[in-house]
Amino acid sequence: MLALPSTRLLLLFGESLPSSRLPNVSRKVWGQTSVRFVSQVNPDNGPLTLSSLGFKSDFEKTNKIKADKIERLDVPSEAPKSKVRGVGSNGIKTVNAVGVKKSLEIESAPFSAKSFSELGLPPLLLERLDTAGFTVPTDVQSAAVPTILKGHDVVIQSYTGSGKTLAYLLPILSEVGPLKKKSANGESEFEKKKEIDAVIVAPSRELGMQIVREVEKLLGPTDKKVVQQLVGGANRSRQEEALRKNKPAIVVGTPGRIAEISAAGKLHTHSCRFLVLDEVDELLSFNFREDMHRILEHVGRRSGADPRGSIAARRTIMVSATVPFSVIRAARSWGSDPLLVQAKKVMPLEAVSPSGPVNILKPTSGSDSSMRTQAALQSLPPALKHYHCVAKLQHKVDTLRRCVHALDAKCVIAFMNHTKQLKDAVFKLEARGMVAAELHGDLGKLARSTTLKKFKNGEVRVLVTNELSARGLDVAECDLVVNLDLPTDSIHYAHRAGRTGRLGRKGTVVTICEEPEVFVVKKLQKQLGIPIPACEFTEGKLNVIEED
Ligand SMILES: Nc1ncnc2c1ncn2[C@@H]1O[C@H](COP(=O)(O)OP(=O)(O)OP(=O)(O)O)[C@@H](O)[C@H]1O
Repeated sequence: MLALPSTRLLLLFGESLPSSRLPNVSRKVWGQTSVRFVSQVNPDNGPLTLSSLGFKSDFEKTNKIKADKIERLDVPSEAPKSKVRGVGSNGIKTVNAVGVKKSLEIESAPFSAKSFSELGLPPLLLERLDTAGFTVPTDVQSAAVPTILKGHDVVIQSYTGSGKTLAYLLPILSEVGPLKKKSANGESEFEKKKEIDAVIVAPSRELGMQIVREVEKLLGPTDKKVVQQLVGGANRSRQEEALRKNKPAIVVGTPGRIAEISAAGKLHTHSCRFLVLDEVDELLSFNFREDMHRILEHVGRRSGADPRGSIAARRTIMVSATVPFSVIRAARSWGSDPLLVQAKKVMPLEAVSPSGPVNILKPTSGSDSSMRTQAALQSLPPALKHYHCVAKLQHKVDTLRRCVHALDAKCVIAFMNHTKQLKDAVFKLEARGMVAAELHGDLGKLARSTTLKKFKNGEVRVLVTNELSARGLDVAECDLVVNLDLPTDSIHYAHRAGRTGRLGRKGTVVTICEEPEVFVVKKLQKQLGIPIPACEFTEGKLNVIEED
């Protein structure tokens, strides 16, 4: 019986989750498309407001401040609201882009028609949400919170930037720590104990730290020690000392560090009630195999107890914008009556089959890669605009610079695949007067967090990075994502693209590629089911090239 989870794990890893690659780039030249017409695009795609969602309920007023904040982020005040040919007041010509929606449609905004108070959260947590500025739940939060509170194991799938973190944090904080529900006798009986109540696992330090900050925001300054970070790269003995001294109820960390401290006997998780795997498809990839094995075996397990019973006692919450069928299969075997939670849909995982009626997971041809593609389609914020631009290798960085100027982008993430080229790109951008910084795994923890802080503050305009930043990184102001190198597949495209356009904000994704790589973009376009028209950056404008 003890070997059961391992067997399950191996089954899952056998499916080689995220590594399907697009075909290698051939030397075939994409010469069929003629440049017939060049149109110019305003990077405005309309504001997100609660009234734009058609909400007229009581809580609309209380949410106005928040909505206004989002609206201000969305639309430069001088930007014209309608798209007509001609020059806007900001000097940008404004015509409809090829295949781009005219305005933000209702379904592209993630806010739910419910208020947080309808979700069954305890009063203190509701107060803290309000103080932290969270007034309306998103769709996925409205679906996930009551479902988890009812005790179900869940897989949460919803597009990037739709608020999945709070979707699992709120039910945890309802039952764990100082904000939790009062017991039957009216007492809030939070007391420090030796065991951990919730373990949250994330694939990168940055994402782990981000989750910690989100928890701390709700806990407030006096209770922030209820959560402890256990990320790699930081001083391990200090983390162990903090665990001993503070006796946190929640730990958030990377698989390696959690497994290491657990193996050293310094992390007591046997009676843990929640295990969250954030970016689950990444966590269950080969890279994390051994550490995840340990975590899945030890978290929520009580020594001497029937292993099946202890697995049922732990609620397992798996989260990602991209959920391939292999994750569904794993979740079924680990959970008890697990459910799939999406923004507007909750269904038993048992009902999900590769050829069943669930659109995101239903393969068109039965192959695993087509399943991944369907998942990628639902992982993209609907309001994002996508373009590609052809440039010679040696001109890519200059094209990036012109792209940033043409879109007047303030906060840009540029993705590359190799560290050396990434450093060169930063050097070239800086030499041309654009404030840029590098972020990749070769940097130490301090350098990484300093760079990220500067980027979030607006001190750095272009962050040149690699896959490290593709998952989960939340920088609300990011208005442009550029692929200076192609992503390996549509799943990776979706996670990179999802760094912009968060929570219904506007965002643009530009893939700069060489001519022989255009067919890969065409393939991505087809797999993701989105238009990625060609564009150029001339005279300080983004010009869309219409295809015949
Ligand atoms: N109800 C809400 N009201 C306002 N802001 C919210 C709400 N829920 C979440 N947010 C904010 O929205 C941003 C995106 O949320 P989050 O990072 O949880 O998205 P995600 O779906 O996990 O994205 P990804 O798939 O990229 O990890 C965060 O800055 C978060 O604080």
